[in-house]
Amino acid sequence: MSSPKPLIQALAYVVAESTDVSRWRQYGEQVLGAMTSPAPEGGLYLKLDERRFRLAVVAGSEDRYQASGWEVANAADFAAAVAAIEKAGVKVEPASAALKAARCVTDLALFTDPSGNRHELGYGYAGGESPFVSPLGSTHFKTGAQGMGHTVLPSLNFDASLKFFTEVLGFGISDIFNFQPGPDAPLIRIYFLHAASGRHHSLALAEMPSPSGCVHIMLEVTEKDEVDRGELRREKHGAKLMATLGQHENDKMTSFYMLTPSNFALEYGWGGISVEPGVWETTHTKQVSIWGHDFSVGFR
Ligand SMILES: Cc1ccc(O)c(O)c1CC[C@@H]1C(=O)CC[C@]2(C)C(=O)CC[C@@H]12
Ligand SMILES: [Fe+2]
Repeated sequence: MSSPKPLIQALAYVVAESTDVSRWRQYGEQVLGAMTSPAPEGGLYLKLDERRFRLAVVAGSEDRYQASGWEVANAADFAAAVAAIEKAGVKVEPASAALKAARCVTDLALFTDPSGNRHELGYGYAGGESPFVSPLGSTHFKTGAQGMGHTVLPSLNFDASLKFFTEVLGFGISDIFNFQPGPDAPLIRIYFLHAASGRHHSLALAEMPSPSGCVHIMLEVTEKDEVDRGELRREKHGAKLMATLGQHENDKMTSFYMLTPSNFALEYGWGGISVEPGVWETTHTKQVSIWGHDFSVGFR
């Protein structure tokens, strides 16, 4: 049985670890069209909207994905979520004052999901608001209540991860995709999950390994032309293409995929649909895309 309502509002932010933060500054500004600013301890914030940041880069010894930052609506939901996670037998660690300040939240708790992915759960954004003006001029990101975008996490302990996110945290299942990579290859389950704010998926669980810690994240822009322009900027900048332009079957998103400086992929998209939690009936898509999205360019 699923919880009646998702406890989580949205994916507020993600955290990437980088051995060379200046690469993220260049990539963030010149390819993504994000604003950047220094973050505590030599890190970097990538700003996509009025918030201080939606992507936090931390300086470290590896180029990888570090954590997914989830947002609940208020103190009561925060307490309920922490209690539910602990009741499920997953350890919850309170964040230090320094980490809360770095993430610009009132309260923050840390946990690891059944497949080993790190998560941060917070409420009460406290980082102030200032206008977003893209260094490229034209780019605007679709964020707001629906959060930063989506993240797809390697979930090899698939059944336990699915149970955790749906039954403990109340994510709804928007779409189920049993991906067949080749004629004789075993099926890879990819489940697309929505939070309370109704982005088609804020989280997808993929039954595949991912050495960088994340299969991909997705950022959504408000104009279709911006996807094409993003692809031109990617090429000019020399960021590696992971999948060509295409349109997904399940959420109707038009996008392309490229590699980030932290070795995970980023889907740059437009036009994804929303779902109504509690009303939407789970779909079962049979294909990755309606057109395009040649993943063989990156995953060969
Ligand atoms: C199938 C799909 C629907 C909506 C999305 O936002 C989306 O990212 C996907 C693709 C998921 C998936 C992936 O990210 C890693 C590489 C995968 C497994 C492929 O090779 C095809 C589908 C891809
Ligand atoms: Fe995606």
